Amino acid sequence: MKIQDVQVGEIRIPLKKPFKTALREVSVLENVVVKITTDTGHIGYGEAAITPVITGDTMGSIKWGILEHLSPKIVGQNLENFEDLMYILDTSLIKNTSPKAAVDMALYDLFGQLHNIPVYKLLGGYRKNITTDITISVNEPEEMAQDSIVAVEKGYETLKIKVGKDWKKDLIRLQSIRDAIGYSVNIRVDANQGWTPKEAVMIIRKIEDMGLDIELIEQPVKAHDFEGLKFVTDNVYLPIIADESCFSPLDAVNIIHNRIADGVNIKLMKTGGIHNALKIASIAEAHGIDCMIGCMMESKLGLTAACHVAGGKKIITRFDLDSPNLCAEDPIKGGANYDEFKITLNDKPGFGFENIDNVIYD
Ligand SMILES: C[C@H](N)C(=O)N[C@H](CCC(=O)O)C(=O)O
Ligand SMILES: [Mg+2]
Repeated sequence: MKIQDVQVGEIRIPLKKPFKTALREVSVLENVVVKITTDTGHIGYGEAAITPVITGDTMGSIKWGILEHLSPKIVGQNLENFEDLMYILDTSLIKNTSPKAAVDMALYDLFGQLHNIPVYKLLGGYRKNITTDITISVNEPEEMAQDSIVAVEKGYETLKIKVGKDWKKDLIRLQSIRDAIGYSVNIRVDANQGWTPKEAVMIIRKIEDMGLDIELIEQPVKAHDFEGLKFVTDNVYLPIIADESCFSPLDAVNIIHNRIADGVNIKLMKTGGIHNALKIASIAEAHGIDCMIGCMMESKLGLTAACHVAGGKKIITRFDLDSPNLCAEDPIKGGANYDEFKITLNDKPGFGFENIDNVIYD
């Protein structure tokens, strides 16, 4: 099975409501889709999310990276030499994790088809049912409390609450949500780099003292501030999870080994795809700590790949794989089945996509 052609296109999906974090606000998902065709007529699909405030990757840089730097190196290569392909991908372009992730996904999709096996089984086949949380955007406390009630009514057992805009209001936000939904639902908090290290320690200690029963705090401080992140981790009881601070397997070694955070959130858009995501899972496993897997604002295309990683690995125990549920439409036929918080992987070869509508290829 030889790679014959690499195409890129754009996917555009309106969101149910604007997605708001301490870093950005977006109301339409606009991402890049990659379609790789082989000489045997097989097709592999991947997606790159446009999240410049986190990855630095833009629509233009993603397309250029794929078409000008990755495609020329992989066209003509044989899927049988999968390990070689992964090395080519890793070494053809530094950084640019989103375009690499899209190509890596499409290659895994094809590798599964080559061996007639779903990708999650290739990766270990630990589970085919996954329960995701849902994200509550940062808004006024009353609106967040209302959004939380709606999510709980839909059956979500874990909410991921976005904060990091104004620390005094963040405490009111969390208290309002707890008052609205009670204590039977799990709450995790994501500050998306919104606090200084000292602020973070003060706020998290208040959260602890208020008895808000929070599971963990994701990325309290700036992505580059490893010392600040460690300061927070060392000075609070709640688990601190590195998200924007952890892109590569080497980041994971540094963060986990030096206890800069208590855990890491793996995202394919940060690792450059499945190949490096698996290394991070193994690093965590070697240190005896569980991992979280998350996503950017991706359609069900990219999320199917993340779900297969989640399905393959026992060490991944926390799932923030909710972006398809934040979209107003699902143009992806086949792939993982999303029924709100319940995600089920299908057992078709690769990722099991049938048809990707709404993509205009360049
Ligand atoms: C969508 C997911 N639940 C999420 O919250 N991801 C964010 C970043 C996504 C973005 O800005 O596109 C995160 O975990 O920080
Ligand atoms: Mg996060």
